[in-house]
Amino acid sequence: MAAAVEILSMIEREPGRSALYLDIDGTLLDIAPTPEAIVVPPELPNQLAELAAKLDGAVALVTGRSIARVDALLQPHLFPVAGLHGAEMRLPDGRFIEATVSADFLAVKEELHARAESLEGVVFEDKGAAIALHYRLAPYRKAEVDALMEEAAVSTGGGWILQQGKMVVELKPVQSGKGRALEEFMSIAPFRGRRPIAIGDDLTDEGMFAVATAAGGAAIRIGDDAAPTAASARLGSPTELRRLLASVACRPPGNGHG
Ligand SMILES: O=P(O)(O)OC[C@H]1O[C@H](O[C@H]2O[C@H](CO)[C@@H](O)[C@H](O)[C@H]2O)[C@H](O)[C@@H](O)[C@@H]1O
Repeated sequence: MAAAVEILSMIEREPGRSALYLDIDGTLLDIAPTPEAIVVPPELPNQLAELAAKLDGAVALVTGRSIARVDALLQPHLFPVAGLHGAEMRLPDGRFIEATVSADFLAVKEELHARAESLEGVVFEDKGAAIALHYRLAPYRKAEVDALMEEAAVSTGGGWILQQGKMVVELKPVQSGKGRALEEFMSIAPFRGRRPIAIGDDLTDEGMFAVATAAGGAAIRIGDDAAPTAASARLGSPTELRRLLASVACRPPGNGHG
């Protein structure tokens, strides 16, 4: 398995041949008790913008969050984003691929919200065309959350599917997928023809790891868990990743770490 530092130093050496696909929660940002409690280090948005400038714009966020939420977190910058696990996208030229919502899904959402309210400690997150039910504050609720979400997925009639994550179960549009989102970005400028490097921390990121490595790129899984992965390297924490990305952002091209 390659070292994450080696992979990131490839970007330093050849920024014009690299493209970077970054997950947010657990990757760029440390995990927090609830979705709203995350802390964005104040220097991070500008560092990402510097990195994007160095790669001629070939930096995308690929996340379970909505695009609107990503924009609020990384303001004032508007990066290319695949949101809701790839169900919605903002392409580099500003065009949107939107996720549609059916009346049936809205009814499922309303019922799920009401039922989740009776589960103390469970956090309901409404993301528009996707829903997350978090049990981080009440881990003993996992089985109840699983059962509720399985029932909700069936009620959508197949238009939405389950996504397991870190102390969370989500309902996401069936046509979503971070791997597909990567393929979409990789087909257009400035991402086209560049070596894809995908960085994430969770099950939902495995799809983009597989696509990036199959395309001759690399993938880094963040965190010290022992979960099987398609990533080519591991790195301990978001803090370590932010430090490495900051160093890539500020070094002139052609300089390695040595
Ligand atoms: O694809 P990502 O950018 O990693 O987003 C995945 C989900 O992340 C968020 O939930 C996770 O992070 C929360 C804040 O640290 C944490 O409280 C929760 O337990 C984690 O599951 C987010 O709330 C979801 O909408 C994203 O899909």
